[in-house]
Amino acid sequence: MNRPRPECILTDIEGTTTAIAFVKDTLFPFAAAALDGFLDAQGDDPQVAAILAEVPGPDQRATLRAWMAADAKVTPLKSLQGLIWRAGYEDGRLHGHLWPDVASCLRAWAQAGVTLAVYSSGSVPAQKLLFGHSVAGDLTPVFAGFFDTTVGTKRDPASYAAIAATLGIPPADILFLSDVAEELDAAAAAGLRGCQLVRTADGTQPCPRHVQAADFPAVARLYALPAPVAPPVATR
Ligand SMILES: CSCCC(=O)C(=O)COP(=O)(O)O
Ligand SMILES: [Mg+2]
Repeated sequence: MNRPRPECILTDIEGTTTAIAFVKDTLFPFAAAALDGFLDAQGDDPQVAAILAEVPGPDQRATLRAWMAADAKVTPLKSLQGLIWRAGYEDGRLHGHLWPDVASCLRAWAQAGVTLAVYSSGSVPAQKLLFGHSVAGDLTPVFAGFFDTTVGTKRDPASYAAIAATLGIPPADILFLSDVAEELDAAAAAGLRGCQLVRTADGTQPCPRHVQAADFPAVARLYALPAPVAPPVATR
């Protein structure tokens, strides 16, 4: 079934554009290993000190480590991780993973005039680093907006209403892409359309409440979006 083309596509990162394994097995351990050295060197920097002021408890490093262990989607941790990853991206130790189908579709959709935006629990600077230093080059120019948990959590409908208002686009004209059913539920409650990315390599559990797509070309087929022409297959 071909659905109307959305005016805007709002995409999640982990599990949608990017392998969960890259976030959990590369990004998170990188930040955990660098935490003490980073805080020793930069704990007095005003930006870092402002983040630490939001970390509760007598032992802030222990709180940060507990949050890391629990994969807590809390703004101070996400802000700090973004600052720690910056050095890794800038010196070439990190390259933002994107599934092979993602970059060409994003470029084709932006070229066709679809407004693209990101909504992730990762901080906005971390989002820009991942897409700016991605395995497919710098993709930041295709995006008109980046949103993180400073607008609210991803399971709260109010977050999606706030994003739609900021973009100036009616919620019904925005298609939200995510692997997580609860995030799609929240987006739907705010009036957005939604599609679950069910990436087999990530072991995503399909949710019958939502439209599903295996990859971005499948999203394109479902929503009358352009898809890049497949590279020619060699024959002889
Ligand atoms: C922006 S890259 C790091 C991703 C991250 O820290 C994270 O928590 C992923 O959350 P998402 O909302 O993209 O599933
Ligand atoms: Mg996700």
